[in-house]
Amino acid sequence: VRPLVILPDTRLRLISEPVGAVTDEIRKLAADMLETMYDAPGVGLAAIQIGVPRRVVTIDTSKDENAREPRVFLDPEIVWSSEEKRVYDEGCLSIPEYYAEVERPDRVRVRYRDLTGATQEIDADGLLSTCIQHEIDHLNGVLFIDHLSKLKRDRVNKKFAKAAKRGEAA
Ligand SMILES: O=C(O)C[C@@H](Cc1ccccc1)[C@H](O)SCc1ccccc1
Ligand SMILES: [Zn+2]
Repeated sequence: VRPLVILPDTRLRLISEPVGAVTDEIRKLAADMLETMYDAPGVGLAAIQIGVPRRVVTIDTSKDENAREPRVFLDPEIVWSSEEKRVYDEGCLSIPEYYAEVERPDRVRVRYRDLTGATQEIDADGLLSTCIQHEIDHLNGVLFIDHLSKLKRDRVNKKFAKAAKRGEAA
């Protein structure tokens, strides 16, 4: 399990680098991310959240502990998103214990490569759609609080900056 990068750490604002070839290093990174994600627990994780600025995302929206469905997305990109929007009460493992409603396209089509190097394309809706959009934001240095009003975002940034100065959990 790797330590999580927490706001106001500026690494969260980096643009992560494309993965390119699938190497043992990338497979090890994906394994570390899944282990960290399950331990958190979370339904999604972007590599930057464990301090690695590479375009790798792991997701598992299965509810059942015993029927895990780990997914690994390398260099994911949204190739289509629906006009219809959906509001979801989002959280973020890098912004602990803060939740807010975020509106995003209801459905998206995502192109990515899997760990075998094969290019895949999936249509996502529901929690998977919200989560993959949240994770791809992370790869571009965007946090869910960037979709909120400036007033709300300033409050969150102040809260976490203060907690970081006091050197304690938010
Ligand atoms: O920080 C992350 O990227 C993990 C996120 C993924 C996520 C965000 C918003 C909506 C869905 C997923 C979460 O902290 S994982 C915790 C969680 C679990 C179930 C539903 C929402 C959030
Ligand atoms: Zn997040």
